[in-house]
Amino acid sequence: MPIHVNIPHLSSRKTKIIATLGPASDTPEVIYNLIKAGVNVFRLNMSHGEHESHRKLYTIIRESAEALHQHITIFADLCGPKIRTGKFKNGCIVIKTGDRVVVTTRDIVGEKNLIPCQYPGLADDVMAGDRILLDDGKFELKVIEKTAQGISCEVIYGGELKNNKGINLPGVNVSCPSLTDKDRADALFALDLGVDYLALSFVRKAEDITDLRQLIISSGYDTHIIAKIEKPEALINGQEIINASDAIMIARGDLGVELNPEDVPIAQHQLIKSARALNKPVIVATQMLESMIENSRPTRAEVTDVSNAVYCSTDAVMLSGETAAGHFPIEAVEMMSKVIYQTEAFMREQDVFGKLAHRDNEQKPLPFGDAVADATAQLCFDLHAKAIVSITSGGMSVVTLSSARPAAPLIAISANKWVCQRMNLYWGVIPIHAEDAGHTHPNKLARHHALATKLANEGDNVIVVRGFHLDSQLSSPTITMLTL
Ligand SMILES: Nc1ncnc2c1ncn2[C@@H]1O[C@H](COP(=O)(O)OP(=O)(O)O)[C@@H](O)[C@H]1O
Ligand SMILES: C=C(OP(=O)(O)O)C(=O)O
Repeated sequence: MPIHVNIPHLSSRKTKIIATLGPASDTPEVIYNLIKAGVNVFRLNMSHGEHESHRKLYTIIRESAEALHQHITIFADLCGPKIRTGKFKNGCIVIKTGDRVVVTTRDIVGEKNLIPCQYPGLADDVMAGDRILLDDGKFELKVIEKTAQGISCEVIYGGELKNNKGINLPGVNVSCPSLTDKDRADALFALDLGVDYLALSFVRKAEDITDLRQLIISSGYDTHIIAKIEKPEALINGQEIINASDAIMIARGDLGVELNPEDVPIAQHQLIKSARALNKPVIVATQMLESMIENSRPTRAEVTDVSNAVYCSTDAVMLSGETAAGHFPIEAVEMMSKVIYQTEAFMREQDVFGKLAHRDNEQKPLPFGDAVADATAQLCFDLHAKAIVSITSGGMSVVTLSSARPAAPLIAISANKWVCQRMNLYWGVIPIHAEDAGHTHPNKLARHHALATKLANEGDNVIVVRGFHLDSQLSSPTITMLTL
Protein backbone atom coordinates (compact mmCIF):
# COMPACT_ATOMS: atom_id res chain seq x y z
CA MET A 1 0.00 0.00 0.00
CA PRO A 2 1.48 3.43 -0.90
CA ILE A 3 2.21 5.70 2.05
CA HIS A 4 0.10 8.85 1.86
CA VAL A 5 2.51 11.63 2.60
CA ASN A 6 3.18 15.02 1.14
CA ILE A 7 5.78 14.91 -1.62
CA PRO A 8 9.13 14.89 0.27
CA HIS A 9 10.44 18.21 -1.04
CA LEU A 10 7.18 19.85 0.04
CA SER A 11 7.28 18.24 3.46
CA SER A 12 9.68 20.79 4.81
CA ARG A 13 7.21 23.61 4.13
CA LYS A 14 5.34 24.49 7.30
CA THR A 15 2.76 27.00 6.03
CA LYS A 16 -0.03 25.42 4.02
CA ILE A 17 -1.40 26.68 0.69
CA ILE A 18 -5.13 26.87 -0.03
CA ALA A 19 -6.46 27.31 -3.58
CA THR A 20 -10.02 28.25 -4.53
CA LEU A 21 -11.36 26.35 -7.53
CA GLY A 22 -13.38 27.96 -10.32
CA PRO A 23 -13.57 28.19 -14.11
CA ALA A 24 -9.78 28.63 -14.42
CA SER A 25 -9.08 25.43 -12.51
CA ASP A 26 -11.92 22.98 -13.06
CA THR A 27 -10.15 20.28 -15.08
CA PRO A 28 -8.32 17.15 -13.86
CA GLU A 29 -5.11 18.39 -15.49
CA VAL A 30 -5.10 21.77 -13.72
CA ILE A 31 -6.10 20.30 -10.35
CA TYR A 32 -3.37 17.64 -10.60
CA ASN A 33 -0.82 20.33 -11.46
CA LEU A 34 -2.03 22.60 -8.65
CA ILE A 35 -1.33 19.79 -6.17
CA LYS A 36 2.06 19.19 -7.73
CA ALA A 37 2.80 22.91 -7.46
CA GLY A 38 2.10 22.77 -3.73
CA VAL A 39 -1.63 23.12 -2.93
CA ASN A 40 -2.50 21.41 0.37
CA VAL A 41 -6.14 22.48 0.66
CA PHE A 42 -8.89 23.23 -1.86
CA ARG A 43 -11.80 25.60 -1.30
CA LEU A 44 -15.15 25.07 -3.01
CA ASN A 45 -17.00 28.39 -2.87
CA MET A 46 -20.74 27.76 -2.57
CA SER A 47 -21.40 31.35 -3.71
CA HIS A 48 -20.58 30.24 -7.23
CA GLY A 49 -21.27 27.19 -9.34
CA GLU A 50 -23.89 24.48 -8.83
CA HIS A 51 -23.92 21.39 -6.64
CA GLU A 52 -23.14 19.20 -9.62
CA SER A 53 -20.09 21.26 -10.61
CA HIS A 54 -18.82 21.10 -7.00
CA ARG A 55 -19.39 17.33 -6.95
CA LYS A 56 -17.31 17.03 -10.11
CA LEU A 57 -14.49 19.10 -8.58
CA TYR A 58 -14.60 17.07 -5.35
CA THR A 59 -14.20 13.82 -7.28
CA ILE A 60 -11.34 15.18 -9.36
CA ILE A 61 -9.51 16.39 -6.22
CA ARG A 62 -9.84 13.05 -4.44
CA GLU A 63 -8.69 11.16 -7.57
CA SER A 64 -5.71 13.48 -8.13
CA ALA A 65 -4.71 13.26 -4.45
CA GLU A 66 -4.83 9.46 -4.69
CA ALA A 67 -2.72 9.50 -7.85
CA LEU A 68 -0.13 11.74 -6.16
CA HIS A 69 -0.23 9.80 -2.84
CA GLN A 70 -1.09 12.93 -0.89
CA HIS A 71 -3.57 13.90 1.76
CA ILE A 72 -5.51 16.86 0.45
CA THR A 73 -8.01 18.82 2.53
CA ILE A 74 -11.26 20.10 1.00
CA PHE A 75 -13.58 22.68 2.46
CA ALA A 76 -16.88 24.09 1.32
CA ASP A 77 -17.33 27.81 1.92
CA LEU A 78 -20.95 28.60 2.85
CA CYS A 79 -22.24 32.02 1.79
CA GLY A 80 -23.79 32.90 5.18
CA PRO A 81 -25.56 36.25 5.19
CA LYS A 82 -23.30 37.51 2.41
CA ILE A 83 -25.27 39.71 0.04
CA ARG A 84 -24.49 39.42 -3.65
CA THR A 85 -25.56 40.84 -6.98
CA GLY A 86 -27.39 38.54 -9.37
CA LYS A 87 -26.43 37.81 -12.96
CA PHE A 88 -26.18 40.20 -15.91
CA LYS A 89 -26.86 39.80 -19.62
CA ASN A 90 -23.40 38.99 -21.10
CA GLY A 91 -21.96 38.46 -17.60
CA CYS A 92 -21.34 42.10 -16.66
CA ILE A 93 -22.40 45.75 -16.94
CA VAL A 94 -20.49 49.00 -16.76
CA ILE A 95 -21.73 51.49 -14.16
CA LYS A 96 -20.52 55.06 -14.67
CA THR A 97 -19.62 57.48 -11.90
CA GLY A 98 -22.42 60.07 -11.55
CA ASP A 99 -25.10 57.89 -13.22
CA ARG A 100 -28.30 56.72 -11.54
CA VAL A 101 -28.77 52.94 -11.16
CA VAL A 102 -31.57 50.88 -9.63
CA VAL A 103 -30.82 47.95 -7.33
CA THR A 104 -33.73 45.52 -7.40
CA THR A 105 -34.48 42.43 -5.33
CA ARG A 106 -36.70 41.03 -8.11
CA ASP A 107 -35.46 37.76 -9.60
CA ILE A 108 -34.36 39.17 -12.96
CA VAL A 109 -31.27 39.24 -15.15
CA GLY A 110 -29.52 42.61 -14.80
CA GLU A 111 -28.79 45.06 -17.60
CA LYS A 112 -27.60 48.64 -18.11
CA ASN A 113 -28.22 50.63 -14.89
CA LEU A 114 -30.27 47.79 -13.35
CA ILE A 115 -28.53 45.66 -10.72
CA PRO A 116 -30.29 42.58 -9.33
CA CYS A 117 -29.58 41.65 -5.70
CA GLN A 118 -30.13 38.15 -4.27
CA TYR A 119 -31.07 39.37 -0.77
CA PRO A 120 -34.83 40.13 -0.52
CA GLY A 121 -34.48 42.21 2.69
CA LEU A 122 -32.14 44.81 1.12
CA ALA A 123 -34.80 47.54 0.70
CA ASP A 124 -35.85 47.18 4.36
CA ASP A 125 -32.28 47.36 5.65
CA VAL A 126 -31.04 50.49 3.82
CA MET A 127 -32.06 54.14 4.07
CA ALA A 128 -31.51 57.22 1.90
CA GLY A 129 -27.88 58.34 2.30
CA ASP A 130 -26.51 54.82 3.05
CA ARG A 131 -23.50 53.56 1.10
CA ILE A 132 -23.70 50.32 -0.91
CA LEU A 133 -20.30 48.87 -1.79
CA LEU A 134 -19.90 46.39 -4.64
CA ASP A 135 -17.24 43.75 -5.44
CA ASP A 136 -15.18 43.96 -2.22
CA GLY A 137 -15.57 47.74 -2.18
CA LYS A 138 -14.28 48.40 -5.71
CA PHE A 139 -17.45 50.33 -6.61
CA GLU A 140 -19.68 52.54 -4.47
CA LEU A 141 -23.34 53.60 -4.68
CA LYS A 142 -25.23 56.12 -2.54
CA VAL A 143 -28.89 55.39 -1.80
CA ILE A 144 -31.09 58.26 -3.04
CA GLU A 145 -34.60 56.87 -2.56
CA LYS A 146 -36.65 53.68 -2.47
CA THR A 147 -39.18 53.43 -5.31
CA ALA A 148 -41.57 50.79 -6.63
CA GLN A 149 -38.81 49.75 -9.09
CA GLY A 150 -36.23 49.24 -6.36
CA ILE A 151 -33.52 51.26 -4.62
CA SER A 152 -32.48 54.22 -6.70
CA CYS A 153 -28.81 55.04 -6.22
CA GLU A 154 -26.14 57.41 -7.49
CA VAL A 155 -22.89 55.80 -8.64
CA ILE A 156 -20.07 57.37 -6.58
CA TYR A 157 -17.28 55.15 -7.98
CA GLY A 158 -18.10 53.10 -11.07
CA GLY A 159 -16.52 50.41 -13.21
CA GLU A 160 -17.19 46.98 -14.70
CA LEU A 161 -19.48 44.98 -12.42
CA LYS A 162 -19.53 41.22 -13.03
CA ASN A 163 -22.06 38.48 -12.08
CA ASN A 164 -22.50 37.43 -8.47
CA LYS A 165 -20.22 39.98 -6.81
CA GLY A 166 -20.43 40.81 -3.10
CA ILE A 167 -22.49 43.70 -1.76
CA ASN A 168 -21.47 45.32 1.56
CA LEU A 169 -23.54 47.75 3.59
CA PRO A 170 -21.02 49.25 6.05
CA GLY A 171 -22.65 50.35 9.29
CA VAL A 172 -26.02 48.80 8.36
CA ASN A 173 -27.43 46.14 10.65
CA VAL A 174 -28.24 43.36 8.18
CA SER A 175 -31.32 41.42 9.32
CA CYS A 176 -30.52 38.29 7.26
CA PRO A 177 -30.10 35.13 9.44
CA SER A 178 -26.57 33.77 9.83
CA LEU A 179 -27.42 30.37 8.41
CA THR A 180 -29.76 30.86 5.45
CA ASP A 181 -31.89 28.17 3.78
CA LYS A 182 -29.32 28.05 0.98
CA ASP A 183 -26.55 27.50 3.56
CA ARG A 184 -28.46 24.61 5.14
CA ALA A 185 -28.97 22.98 1.74
CA ASP A 186 -25.32 23.62 0.75
CA ALA A 187 -24.05 22.30 4.11
CA LEU A 188 -26.04 19.05 3.80
CA PHE A 189 -24.83 18.61 0.24
CA ALA A 190 -21.18 19.24 1.21
CA LEU A 191 -21.36 16.97 4.27
CA ASP A 192 -22.73 14.12 2.16
CA LEU A 193 -20.01 14.78 -0.39
CA GLY A 194 -17.38 14.27 2.33
CA VAL A 195 -15.70 17.66 2.75
CA ASP A 196 -13.22 17.96 5.62
CA TYR A 197 -14.38 21.39 6.83
CA LEU A 198 -17.30 23.75 6.39
CA ALA A 199 -16.45 27.46 6.40
CA LEU A 200 -19.15 29.95 7.37
CA SER A 201 -19.10 33.50 5.97
CA PHE A 202 -20.03 36.65 7.88
CA VAL A 203 -20.01 35.06 11.33
CA ARG A 204 -21.21 37.65 13.84
CA LYS A 205 -21.33 35.72 17.13
CA ALA A 206 -20.45 32.32 18.63
CA GLU A 207 -24.05 31.09 18.27
CA ASP A 208 -23.68 31.28 14.47
CA ILE A 209 -21.07 28.55 14.83
CA THR A 210 -23.05 26.51 17.35
CA ASP A 211 -26.10 26.60 15.01
CA LEU A 212 -23.99 25.17 12.20
CA ARG A 213 -22.43 22.65 14.61
CA GLN A 214 -25.92 21.50 15.56
CA LEU A 215 -26.81 20.95 11.91
CA ILE A 216 -23.59 18.97 11.36
CA ILE A 217 -24.09 16.76 14.42
CA SER A 218 -27.79 16.17 13.78
CA SER A 219 -26.84 15.02 10.27
CA GLY A 220 -24.51 12.43 11.77
CA TYR A 221 -21.16 14.11 10.99
CA ASP A 222 -18.30 15.56 13.05
CA THR A 223 -16.99 17.83 10.30
CA HIS A 224 -14.97 20.76 11.63
CA ILE A 225 -15.93 24.42 11.16
CA ILE A 226 -13.88 27.39 9.92
CA ALA A 227 -15.29 30.75 11.06
CA LYS A 228 -14.72 33.49 8.50
CA ILE A 229 -13.89 36.73 10.30
CA GLU A 230 -15.06 39.58 8.11
CA LYS A 231 -17.46 41.71 10.21
CA PRO A 232 -16.65 44.28 12.92
CA GLU A 233 -19.02 42.31 15.24
CA ALA A 234 -16.80 39.24 14.76
CA LEU A 235 -13.79 41.19 16.02
CA ILE A 236 -15.74 42.31 19.08
CA ASN A 237 -16.85 38.71 19.76
CA GLY A 238 -13.51 37.27 18.59
CA GLN A 239 -12.59 35.14 21.62
CA GLU A 240 -16.01 33.45 21.83
CA ILE A 241 -16.10 32.82 18.08
CA ILE A 242 -12.58 31.34 18.06
CA ASN A 243 -13.48 29.16 21.03
CA ALA A 244 -16.64 27.90 19.33
CA SER A 245 -14.95 27.10 16.00
CA ASP A 246 -12.22 24.68 14.94
CA ALA A 247 -10.30 27.16 12.77
CA ILE A 248 -10.66 30.73 11.57
CA MET A 249 -10.16 32.54 8.28
CA ILE A 250 -9.18 36.21 8.18
CA ALA A 251 -11.36 37.04 5.16
CA ARG A 252 -9.67 40.30 4.27
CA GLY A 253 -11.82 40.99 1.17
CA ASP A 254 -14.93 41.75 3.15
CA LEU A 255 -13.09 42.74 6.33
CA GLY A 256 -11.34 45.51 4.38
CA VAL A 257 -14.70 46.87 3.27
CA GLU A 258 -16.46 46.52 6.61
CA LEU A 259 -13.48 48.13 8.45
CA ASN A 260 -11.17 50.90 7.30
CA PRO A 261 -8.48 49.26 5.16
CA GLU A 262 -5.77 50.52 7.53
CA ASP A 263 -7.33 48.50 10.38
CA VAL A 264 -7.02 45.18 8.50
CA PRO A 265 -3.28 44.51 9.16
CA ILE A 266 -3.79 45.13 12.89
CA ALA A 267 -6.82 42.81 12.95
CA GLN A 268 -4.71 40.20 11.13
CA HIS A 269 -1.93 40.37 13.77
CA GLN A 270 -4.38 40.15 16.65
CA LEU A 271 -6.43 37.32 15.16
CA ILE A 272 -3.35 35.19 14.40
CA LYS A 273 -2.18 35.65 17.99
CA SER A 274 -5.61 34.91 19.52
CA ALA A 275 -6.20 31.85 17.35
CA ARG A 276 -2.79 30.39 18.19
CA ALA A 277 -3.30 30.99 21.89
CA LEU A 278 -6.44 28.85 21.65
CA ASN A 279 -4.83 26.16 19.45
CA LYS A 280 -7.03 27.00 16.46
CA PRO A 281 -5.54 27.01 12.96
CA VAL A 282 -5.73 30.35 11.19
CA ILE A 283 -5.93 31.16 7.48
CA VAL A 284 -4.96 34.51 5.93
CA ALA A 285 -7.08 35.04 2.83
CA THR A 286 -7.73 37.29 -0.14
CA GLN A 287 -5.77 39.43 -2.57
CA MET A 288 -2.50 37.76 -1.56
CA LEU A 289 -1.27 37.63 -5.17
CA GLU A 290 -4.24 39.48 -6.72
CA SER A 291 -2.33 40.95 -9.68
CA MET A 292 -1.53 37.37 -10.81
CA ILE A 293 -5.16 37.10 -11.97
CA GLU A 294 -3.94 39.08 -14.97
CA ASN A 295 -0.12 38.96 -14.84
CA SER A 296 2.39 36.14 -14.68
CA ARG A 297 4.42 37.99 -12.00
CA PRO A 298 3.12 39.42 -8.70
CA THR A 299 3.83 42.88 -7.33
CA ARG A 300 6.56 43.29 -4.70
CA ALA A 301 3.90 44.39 -2.23
CA GLU A 302 1.94 41.14 -2.71
CA VAL A 303 5.02 38.99 -2.24
CA THR A 304 5.79 40.94 0.93
CA ASP A 305 2.22 40.42 2.15
CA VAL A 306 2.53 36.62 1.79
CA SER A 307 5.93 36.67 3.46
CA ASN A 308 4.66 38.76 6.40
CA ALA A 309 1.72 36.40 6.98
CA VAL A 310 4.17 33.47 7.02
CA TYR A 311 6.52 35.32 9.37
CA CYS A 312 3.59 36.01 11.70
CA SER A 313 3.10 32.24 11.72
CA THR A 314 -0.28 31.79 10.08
CA ASP A 315 -1.19 28.14 9.44
CA ALA A 316 -2.23 28.74 5.85
CA VAL A 317 -2.37 31.35 3.12
CA MET A 318 -5.19 31.33 0.60
CA LEU A 319 -5.56 32.10 -3.11
CA SER A 320 -9.01 33.13 -4.39
CA GLY A 321 -9.53 34.71 -7.81
CA GLU A 322 -5.87 33.91 -8.63
CA THR A 323 -6.64 30.19 -8.95
CA ALA A 324 -10.44 30.35 -9.46
CA ALA A 325 -10.64 32.78 -12.32
CA GLY A 326 -7.10 33.96 -13.14
CA HIS A 327 -4.87 33.43 -16.15
CA PHE A 328 -1.98 31.95 -14.12
CA PRO A 329 -3.33 29.55 -11.48
CA ILE A 330 -0.32 27.21 -11.42
CA GLU A 331 2.19 30.07 -11.49
CA ALA A 332 0.37 31.72 -8.55
CA VAL A 333 0.75 28.56 -6.44
CA GLU A 334 4.39 28.15 -7.49
CA MET A 335 5.08 31.76 -6.52
CA MET A 336 3.33 31.39 -3.16
CA SER A 337 5.30 28.23 -2.46
CA LYS A 338 8.61 29.96 -3.27
CA VAL A 339 7.82 32.90 -0.99
CA ILE A 340 6.92 30.53 1.85
CA TYR A 341 10.11 28.48 1.44
CA GLN A 342 12.26 31.57 1.37
CA THR A 343 10.60 33.14 4.41
CA GLU A 344 10.67 29.92 6.42
CA ALA A 345 14.36 29.42 5.57
CA PHE A 346 15.00 32.89 6.99
CA MET A 347 12.92 32.07 10.08
CA ARG A 348 14.92 28.86 10.57
CA GLU A 349 18.16 30.81 10.27
CA GLN A 350 16.89 33.28 12.87
CA ASP A 351 15.82 30.41 15.20
CA VAL A 352 12.27 31.71 15.26
CA PHE A 353 10.62 28.27 15.34
CA GLY A 354 9.96 26.76 18.74
CA LYS A 355 10.26 30.24 20.23
CA LEU A 356 6.73 31.04 19.12
CA ALA A 357 5.29 28.70 21.71
CA HIS A 358 2.28 29.19 23.95
CA ARG A 359 4.36 30.60 26.79
CA ASP A 360 4.46 33.86 24.85
CA ASN A 361 0.75 34.18 25.46
CA GLU A 362 -0.57 36.01 28.45
CA GLN A 363 -2.37 33.05 30.07
CA LYS A 364 -0.75 32.03 33.35
CA PRO A 365 -0.56 29.20 34.21
CA LEU A 366 -0.75 27.53 30.81
CA PRO A 367 -3.34 24.84 30.16
CA PHE A 368 -1.72 21.41 30.61
CA GLY A 369 -1.81 20.41 26.93
CA ASP A 370 -0.20 23.70 25.88
CA ALA A 371 2.60 23.23 28.40
CA VAL A 372 3.31 19.70 27.11
CA ALA A 373 3.32 21.01 23.53
CA ASP A 374 5.78 23.76 24.43
CA ALA A 375 8.01 21.31 26.29
CA THR A 376 8.02 19.05 23.21
CA ALA A 377 9.00 21.97 20.95
CA GLN A 378 11.80 22.89 23.35
CA LEU A 379 13.05 19.27 23.53
CA CYS A 380 13.04 19.09 19.78
CA PHE A 381 15.21 22.21 19.67
CA ASP A 382 17.62 21.08 22.41
CA LEU A 383 18.04 17.53 21.02
CA HIS A 384 18.31 18.65 17.38
CA ALA A 385 15.49 16.21 16.66
CA LYS A 386 14.74 15.74 12.97
CA ALA A 387 11.01 15.11 13.56
CA ILE A 388 8.29 14.90 16.17
CA VAL A 389 6.03 11.89 15.74
CA SER A 390 2.56 11.89 17.27
CA ILE A 391 0.12 9.00 17.05
CA THR A 392 -3.40 10.35 17.19
CA SER A 393 -7.00 9.25 16.91
CA GLY A 394 -8.81 12.59 16.51
CA GLY A 395 -5.96 15.07 15.95
CA MET A 396 -6.54 17.24 19.08
CA SER A 397 -3.04 16.67 20.44
CA VAL A 398 -1.59 17.36 16.99
CA VAL A 399 -3.28 20.75 16.64
CA THR A 400 -1.90 21.67 20.08
CA LEU A 401 1.62 20.50 19.19
CA SER A 402 1.39 22.40 15.91
CA SER A 403 0.41 25.59 17.76
CA ALA A 404 3.75 25.45 19.63
CA ARG A 405 5.32 25.95 16.15
CA PRO A 406 8.15 23.41 16.67
CA ALA A 407 11.25 23.59 14.49
CA ALA A 408 11.06 19.97 13.30
CA PRO A 409 8.36 18.53 11.02
CA LEU A 410 5.42 17.09 12.94
CA ILE A 411 4.56 13.63 11.61
CA ALA A 412 0.98 12.88 12.66
CA ILE A 413 0.04 9.21 12.28
CA SER A 414 -3.60 8.20 12.39
CA ALA A 415 -5.57 5.07 11.53
CA ASN A 416 -8.32 7.34 10.22
CA LYS A 417 -7.74 8.87 6.78
CA TRP A 418 -10.41 11.54 7.39
CA VAL A 419 -8.46 12.72 10.43
CA CYS A 420 -5.35 12.86 8.21
CA GLN A 421 -7.16 15.05 5.70
CA ARG A 422 -8.35 17.35 8.49
CA MET A 423 -4.86 17.63 10.06
CA ASN A 424 -3.33 18.53 6.72
CA LEU A 425 -4.47 22.15 7.23
CA TYR A 426 -2.36 22.50 10.40
CA TRP A 427 0.97 24.35 10.36
CA GLY A 428 3.98 22.02 9.99
CA VAL A 429 1.91 18.82 10.11
CA ILE A 430 2.64 15.92 7.79
CA PRO A 431 -0.25 13.50 8.14
CA ILE A 432 0.29 9.79 7.60
CA HIS A 433 -2.48 7.26 7.31
CA ALA A 434 -1.46 3.94 8.87
CA GLU A 435 -4.16 1.36 9.43
CA ASP A 436 -2.02 -0.34 12.09
CA ALA A 437 -1.62 2.91 14.12
CA GLY A 438 -3.85 1.60 16.94
CA HIS A 439 -2.03 -1.71 17.51
CA THR A 440 1.63 -1.28 16.56
CA HIS A 441 4.17 -0.06 19.13
CA PRO A 442 4.53 3.74 18.80
CA ASN A 443 8.33 3.57 18.54
CA LYS A 444 8.11 1.03 15.75
CA LEU A 445 5.61 3.18 13.89
CA ALA A 446 7.69 6.30 14.48
CA ARG A 447 10.87 4.65 13.24
CA HIS A 448 9.21 3.25 10.12
CA HIS A 449 7.48 6.46 9.06
CA ALA A 450 10.31 8.86 9.97
CA LEU A 451 12.59 6.84 7.66
CA ALA A 452 9.98 6.16 4.94
CA THR A 453 9.20 9.87 4.59
CA LYS A 454 12.95 10.58 4.43
CA LEU A 455 12.47 13.24 7.09
CA ALA A 456 15.08 11.47 9.24
CA ASN A 457 17.94 9.03 8.62
CA GLU A 458 19.45 6.18 10.61
CA GLY A 459 21.20 7.66 13.65
CA ASP A 460 18.98 10.76 13.84
CA ASN A 461 16.93 11.64 16.90
CA VAL A 462 13.15 11.87 16.70
CA ILE A 463 10.72 12.63 19.50
CA VAL A 464 7.73 10.39 19.96
CA VAL A 465 4.78 11.87 21.84
CA ARG A 466 1.86 9.75 23.01
CA GLY A 467 -0.77 9.48 25.70
CA PHE A 468 -1.22 13.21 25.26
CA HIS A 469 -4.57 14.34 26.55
CA LEU A 470 -5.42 18.02 26.82
CA ASP A 471 -7.01 17.48 30.23
CA SER A 472 -4.36 17.12 32.95
CA GLN A 473 -6.65 14.85 35.00
CA LEU A 474 -6.79 12.24 32.24
CA SER A 475 -3.35 12.65 30.80
CA SER A 476 -0.16 10.75 31.36
CA PRO A 477 1.89 11.85 28.37
CA THR A 478 5.00 9.96 27.40
CA ILE A 479 7.64 11.88 25.50
CA THR A 480 10.43 9.62 24.26
CA MET A 481 13.61 10.39 22.40
CA LEU A 482 14.19 7.70 19.82
CA THR A 483 17.50 7.37 18.00
CA LEU A 484 16.83 5.72 14.66
N1 LIG B 1 -17.22 27.85 -8.94
C1 LIG B 1 -17.13 29.01 -9.60
N2 LIG B 1 -17.84 29.22 -10.73
C2 LIG B 1 -17.75 30.39 -11.40
N3 LIG B 1 -16.95 31.44 -11.03
C3 LIG B 1 -16.24 31.29 -9.93
C4 LIG B 1 -16.29 30.09 -9.15
N4 LIG B 1 -15.50 30.25 -8.09
C5 LIG B 1 -14.97 31.49 -8.20
N5 LIG B 1 -15.39 32.12 -9.32
C6 LIG B 1 -14.98 33.44 -9.82
O1 LIG B 1 -13.73 33.79 -9.19
C7 LIG B 1 -13.88 34.98 -8.39
C8 LIG B 1 -13.00 34.90 -7.16
O2 LIG B 1 -13.30 33.72 -6.40
P1 LIG B 1 -13.73 33.82 -4.89
O3 LIG B 1 -12.73 34.59 -4.12
O4 LIG B 1 -13.99 32.44 -4.44
O5 LIG B 1 -15.10 34.58 -4.99
P2 LIG B 1 -15.82 35.75 -4.18
O6 LIG B 1 -14.80 36.76 -3.77
O7 LIG B 1 -16.82 36.26 -5.18
O8 LIG B 1 -16.44 35.07 -3.01
C9 LIG B 1 -15.39 35.03 -8.11
O9 LIG B 1 -15.86 36.31 -7.76
C10 LIG B 1 -15.98 34.52 -9.41
O10 LIG B 1 -16.01 35.54 -10.38
C1 LIG C 1 -12.56 35.05 1.59
C2 LIG C 1 -13.48 35.98 1.57
O1 LIG C 1 -14.78 35.66 1.36
P1 LIG C 1 -15.52 35.63 -0.07
O2 LIG C 1 -14.54 35.13 -1.08
O3 LIG C 1 -16.67 34.74 0.11
O4 LIG C 1 -15.93 37.02 -0.37
C3 LIG C 1 -13.16 37.40 1.82
O5 LIG C 1 -14.08 38.22 1.94
O6 LIG C 1 -11.97 37.71 1.97
